[in-house]
Parts: sequence; structure tokens; C-alpha cells
Amino acid sequence: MITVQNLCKTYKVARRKAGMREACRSLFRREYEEIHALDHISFQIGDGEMVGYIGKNGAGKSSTIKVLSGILTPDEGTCVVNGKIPWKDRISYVKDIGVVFGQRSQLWWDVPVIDSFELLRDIYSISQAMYKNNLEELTELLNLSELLKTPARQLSLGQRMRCEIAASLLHSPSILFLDEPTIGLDAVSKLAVRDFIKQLNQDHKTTVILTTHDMQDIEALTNRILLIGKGRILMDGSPEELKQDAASMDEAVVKLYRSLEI
Ligand SMILES: Nc1ncnc2c1ncn2[C@@H]1O[C@H](COP(=O)(O)OP(=O)(O)OP(=O)(O)O)[C@@H](O)[C@H]1O
Repeated sequence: MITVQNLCKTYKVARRKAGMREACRSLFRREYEEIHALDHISFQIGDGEMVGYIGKNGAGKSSTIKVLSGILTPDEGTCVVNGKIPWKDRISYVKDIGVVFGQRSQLWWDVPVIDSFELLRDIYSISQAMYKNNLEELTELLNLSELLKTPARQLSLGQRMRCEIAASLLHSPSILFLDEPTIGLDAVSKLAVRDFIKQLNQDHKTTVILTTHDMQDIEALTNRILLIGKGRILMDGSPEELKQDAASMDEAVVKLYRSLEI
């Protein structure tokens, strides 16, 4: 169970005008702007749910995922996941979660993928039996057998993403955070990733929180949508509620963004 109440996170960003004079001036007098990335966010997600977390660029999606995964400490508010506070109980908490950031890699760049997996086995203290089982299952479902001996830097984006997803699941987490997992993937790779996530949820009842701009991901995978805009939750409902009579999910989302003026 994930319970988030009144989460707030404000970033302080240095601002200056262009030009040499302004650069010199900023050495003595810095001006700052506050960005309210999360502004009293509250929601609950039950075990085994698949939730789409959507919103425009800069809405606060990644900041939420970072707080939920314990990487970022909020300024205010509470967040309890499986009875733990992510940024306080980090060592025990990481065993409960898997995280994939589509734009970053958790694989060691220059070593074969299997070596990264073995390092993760040691980091998470995964038992030999669990590691063997999970590796076999993930290799089959994600079609990794040809990839395991290749260094991560030699993989295509779609191949790397399949390896990233496997890496995040080796320790059998009960919750999976996916931050734009299909970004930049071709249609075939997107389908493979979607099919895998669906099957994972069916077979293991893994809770999945997915941020994406791809509304086909949302339609294919989720039965609940949380819409965030300017750091606030603006809608919590089903894809059908969002779509209503629009021709497509993309059209529905654009209409909604316009009506909410975000
Ligand atoms: N480390 C940081 N320092 C300063 N500002 C930040 C930082 N990280 C995020 N922000 C700002 O916080 C706001 C929310 O950013 P966040 O990355 O959470 O949005 P997002 O919904 O994930 O966006 P996108 O869809 O573009 O990835 C943005 O205005 C962003 O510029």
C-alpha cells in the first residue's frame, strides 16, 4: 500500500539575465526563483494496482517518483510505502521496490549485462535460488539470452531497456516505478515492454506506477490515471473517464490540459 499525504517539494533555482555584465553581477548578488514542483500531493495506491501518472513536461511526475523511491526528501508531507518511509528507511526499503528511469541507466556501462546483474545480486543480497529463478524467468520473458554477454554501451535503446527492466526485478520487488520506460522505443520494442509489464502484474501482482507521455502505454496498461499539473493532482479516475467521447486518448488529454489551463 502506498499512502502519500500533502507532499511538497520546492526547488530554489539561480536565475540571471544573459550577457557578461550580468554574469559578473551574479558573482556578487545572486537572484533565486522558487519552483513548486510538488504542491500538496495526496493519493493512495493499493497492492497490485497499475496506475498511470501523467502530466505535461515539468508537471512534477519525476519529482514524485524520486520521493516515492527514496532518492529525494520532500520539504513537507508524509509518504508511507509498505509501512516504510522511503527516504528514511532506505536500506530495507530498496528491497521492496524496483525503479526504471527511461532516461538513465542502472547498468554498468562497460561490463557485460550479466556482470551488472551479478553485482546487483550482491548489492541486494539476493539468495542464489531466487537469483537463478528470476534470471531464468526474466531472460525468457524479455528475450535476453543474446544480450547478457554484451556490454551495456553496445546495446540498442530497446535492448538496453529490456535489460534495465530485468535489472530492476532481480530481487522480486512488490512495487515497480517506471519513469518513461518506452521513451524512444520503436513500435515492436514498445509492445514487448508493455506485454511484459502486463504479464508481471498478472503473475506476481506487482504494483506498477508508470509515468509516460505515451497514451497508448496508459490505455494498454493501466486501469487508473492520476493526472498532475503544476505540482497538484488534478484528476484521479479511469482511462474511460478521461477519454469520454474523445476520438483518442491523446485528444482527450489535450482537451483536459486545455480545460484545466495547465
Ligand atoms: N533538481 C532540480 N532543480 C531545480 N528544479 C528542478 C529540479 N528537478 C526538477 N525541477 C523542476 O521541477 C519541476 C517539476 O519537474 P519534474 O522533473 O518533476 O517534471 P516532470 O513532470 O517529470 O517533467 P517531464 O515530463 O518533462 O519529465 C520542473 O519545473 C523542473 O524544472
